[in-house]
Amino acid sequence: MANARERIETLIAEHPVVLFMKGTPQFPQCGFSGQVVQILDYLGAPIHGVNVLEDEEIRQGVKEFANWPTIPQLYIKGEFVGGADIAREMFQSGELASALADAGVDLKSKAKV
Ligand SMILES: N[C@@H](CCC(=O)N[C@@H](CS)C(=O)NCC(=O)O)C(=O)O
Ligand code: FES
Repeated sequence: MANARERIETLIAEHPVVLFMKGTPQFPQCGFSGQVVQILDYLGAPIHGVNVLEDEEIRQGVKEFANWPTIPQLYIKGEFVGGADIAREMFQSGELASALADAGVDLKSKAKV
């Protein structure tokens, strides 16, 4: 998994918000992935989606990398946040908005009104 690890490290270093997901932000192909996209869209966060359905090496690699068995997987500024349940809980408590703001993620004005 050395190659997968390097690719994952590069992705999470280069993009402030990375969502390893099934499908794309425009066309999620699983409800769990779709939920996280909806939350991030609502908050106005830019999403770099990585479609694991098109990349088996990444699909398995991210599970090993974060020691987390499922997709979706959300990273903010290179830090693993969690999957759909955690994203939803953090959204509801306001922690996700804070985490994005603290990380300096450029949120669209929609999220601030
Ligand atoms: N409770 C999980 C739901 C995600 C989940 O169960 N994902 C499954 C079905 S999409 C998964 O990734 N299975 C392994 C795989 O498809 O590689 C979360 O909070 O993210
Ligand atoms: S693809 Fe079936 S639950 Fe995600």
